[in-house]
Amino acid sequence: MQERLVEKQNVVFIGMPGSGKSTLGRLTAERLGWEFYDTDPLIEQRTGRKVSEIFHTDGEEAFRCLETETIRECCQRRRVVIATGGGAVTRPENMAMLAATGRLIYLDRPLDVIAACNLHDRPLLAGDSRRLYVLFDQRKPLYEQYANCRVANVQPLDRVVETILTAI
Ligand SMILES: Nc1ncnc2c1ncn2[C@@H]1O[C@H](COP(=O)(O)OP(=O)(O)OP(=O)(O)O)[C@@H](O)[C@H]1O
Ligand SMILES: O=C(O)C1=C[C@@H](O)[C@@H](O)[C@H](O)C1
Ligand SMILES: [Mg+2]
Repeated sequence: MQERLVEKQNVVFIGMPGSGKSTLGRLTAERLGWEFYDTDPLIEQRTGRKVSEIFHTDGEEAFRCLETETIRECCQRRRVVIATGGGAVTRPENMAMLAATGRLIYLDRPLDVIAACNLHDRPLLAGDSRRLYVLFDQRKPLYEQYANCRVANVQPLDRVVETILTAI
């Protein structure tokens, strides 16, 4: 773990909405004693608006631009854990910045489990779990392409954190 983190410095979580990036990102940061940056809440703090409102009022492209700027700021840091939004992988420039300074962990959680959660505050899903499966088909190759390692989020959180700490 030490050698790989010395090379890359940050830990970055990618994965589908609801895959556990925020929850496991925070827990991993606590275990490492590092700061935690979560791009969706950071965008909300910066704009004073909800992500869903930005999508509905300004459109997805405007949100993606805010997301890229937020990722750029996070990537100025070192020895931090970063949770990205589920769609961050759709912009290659995001992934180039994150990969330059971070070890990328793809959190893979079964879609049926994610679909059983509340999806209403996720604008691209709009409460329709079928869209989750369509998005996953589009994004799975991207998550796999960019990840340094894949962690299956299929156990209790404390167990998954241990797996993550071993993987980094
Ligand atoms: N292994 C797990 N066991 C139990 N609950 C889990 C597990 N992983 C995630 N969860 C729960 O699933 C929900 C979604 O997780 P979380 O918000 O961390 O996902 P996310 O990837 O950050 O989603 P988004 O991309 O929408 O921000 C949370 O309520 C979280 O506590
Ligand atoms: O999957 C997506 O494209 C998104 C996921 C969320 O984390 C937010 O970043 C936003 O709702 C877009
Ligand atoms: Mg999150």
